[in-house]
Amino acid sequence: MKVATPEQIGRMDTEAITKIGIPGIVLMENAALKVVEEIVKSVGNLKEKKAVVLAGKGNNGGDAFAVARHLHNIGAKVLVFITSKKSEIKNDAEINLKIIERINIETVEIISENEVLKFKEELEACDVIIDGIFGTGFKGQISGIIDEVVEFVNSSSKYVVAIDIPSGVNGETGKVLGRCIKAHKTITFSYPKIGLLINPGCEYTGELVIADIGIPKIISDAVNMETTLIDESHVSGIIPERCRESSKGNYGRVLIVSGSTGMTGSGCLCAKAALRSGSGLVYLGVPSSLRDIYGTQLVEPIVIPLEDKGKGYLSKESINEIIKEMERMDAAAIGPGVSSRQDISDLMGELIISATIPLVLDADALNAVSKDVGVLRKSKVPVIVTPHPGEMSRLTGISIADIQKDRIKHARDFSGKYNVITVLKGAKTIIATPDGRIYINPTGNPGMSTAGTGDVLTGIITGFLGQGFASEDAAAAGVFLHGLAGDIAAAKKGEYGLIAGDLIDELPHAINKILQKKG
Ligand SMILES: NC(=O)C1=CN([C@@H]2O[C@H](COP(=O)(O)OP(=O)(O)OC[C@H]3O[C@@H](n4cnc5c(N)ncnc54)[C@H](O)[C@@H]3O)[C@@H](O)[C@H]2O)[C@H](O)CC1
Ligand SMILES: [K+]
Repeated sequence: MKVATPEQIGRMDTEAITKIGIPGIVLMENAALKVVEEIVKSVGNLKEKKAVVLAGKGNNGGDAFAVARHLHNIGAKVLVFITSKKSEIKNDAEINLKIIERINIETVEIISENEVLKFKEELEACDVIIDGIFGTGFKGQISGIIDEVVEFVNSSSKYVVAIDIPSGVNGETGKVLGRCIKAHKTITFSYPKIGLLINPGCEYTGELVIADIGIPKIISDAVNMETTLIDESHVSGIIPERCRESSKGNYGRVLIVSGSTGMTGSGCLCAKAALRSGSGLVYLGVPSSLRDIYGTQLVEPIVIPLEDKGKGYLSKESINEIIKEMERMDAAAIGPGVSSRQDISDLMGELIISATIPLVLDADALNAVSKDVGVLRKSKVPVIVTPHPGEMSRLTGISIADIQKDRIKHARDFSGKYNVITVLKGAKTIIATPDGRIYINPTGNPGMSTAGTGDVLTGIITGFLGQGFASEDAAAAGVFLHGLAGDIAAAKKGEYGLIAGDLIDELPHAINKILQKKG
């Protein structure tokens, strides 16, 4: 699903009105009708129920006036609180204000403490609160009397519905600089805004509904929306049905270069995940002196012993063996558990330069690369890097805190600078492509913050790469299904008990859920 910035939404709005001739008041009416439809779905029959509607001075407020009218028409008792002087309200919003005044819907301007107290009293007695204070026009932070109003809304136990954007969230960045409406449901128009899909903005939306309000396709198709929310239909377009006549060779051979003394589990998780993602053949290249350990833990993956001079970690001499193995592979993952010793770093650099098949670089391979990040630009093959914020910090020299403040920017900058696909892991994993496009992943849960889940993700992405998926498709499908498997596992076991192996066990069910969508 495409994701828009508030500026793009505003442009679509304006062009629908000026180029196509759809009056803004019609878009506003469509928006209001969709909001009322969603309120009824959540609150039930509104007859005799009390609705408190908050309206700002812009078109978000205009939507709110129209919502108030329709609630009134279906029998709700409606009271409208306006967070500005009526004289400041213009254009379509003013038209809708005048309409509700003519049909005797009570309106109160909240411009002093007296009205705030009245608002507080009315809150206590209402069944639902509708937030139409700010939408895509919001900047900065909420202050003054509106701040008090928002505090009362959030401390009430009432059901809160936000129109377009919870007031206080920056629709573009997702930043919440001050207080913000915490909604149970947000009905956003035309396209989700980036700020509703990433932290902290996504914490305030509650259930997010995307409502079509009639922007013509000819207008929205002309807008270059560079951000995609990965959803089931997106992934089902990536994962092909399997033809009946096939063999292991049809589904890719992948090599996973992994392991060092005491770090053999990550390679096992990675290899099993690659198999569960549908790989035909999975080869695990490991330090030769550790090969027996893997042999006891694995059945399906084929273990390839690599030169380690008996030391339990890959030696520089293993590079020729690895390059040779790559010749018969379709994709490779490098990194899980290889250790961050200096000679391993040198080895990683040489592998990246010499690789002849698409690569996934994870964990210690990333730590190795962070000593000379420029080596990424010397790769002759597509490279996907899968850093968590700590690894991203080491790769970029930017603090974790600053990375987390603008995940999309830092992922996009890194991809553009080093010509790689960046999978910046975390709540709402971000995927960036070298040409600046962004994918946001909505699946996953805090239960997945446990050892080995990163190795599982690397295996899934590598498995999809080996099956011939384009790099960004392998990353998008991999991240989505990894999180979906985690959600399925958490539903069964809870978030506390979830371990990395559960993701592997649930991955087939996640994939089946997607394939069922293909109908
Ligand atoms: N196609 C669509 O998406 C449609 C959207 N509609 C609705 O219109 C709003 C956007 O309306 P706009 O007037 O541009 O902005 P807002 O109503 O969000 O802003 C209100 C007003 O608030 C002022 N303001 C901004 N930041 C602050 C602040 N920190 N403190 C105080 N005041 C602030 C700003 O000056 C604005 O004037 C969209 O969200 C939809 O709800 C259309 O109705 C239908 C089509
Ligand atoms: K709002």
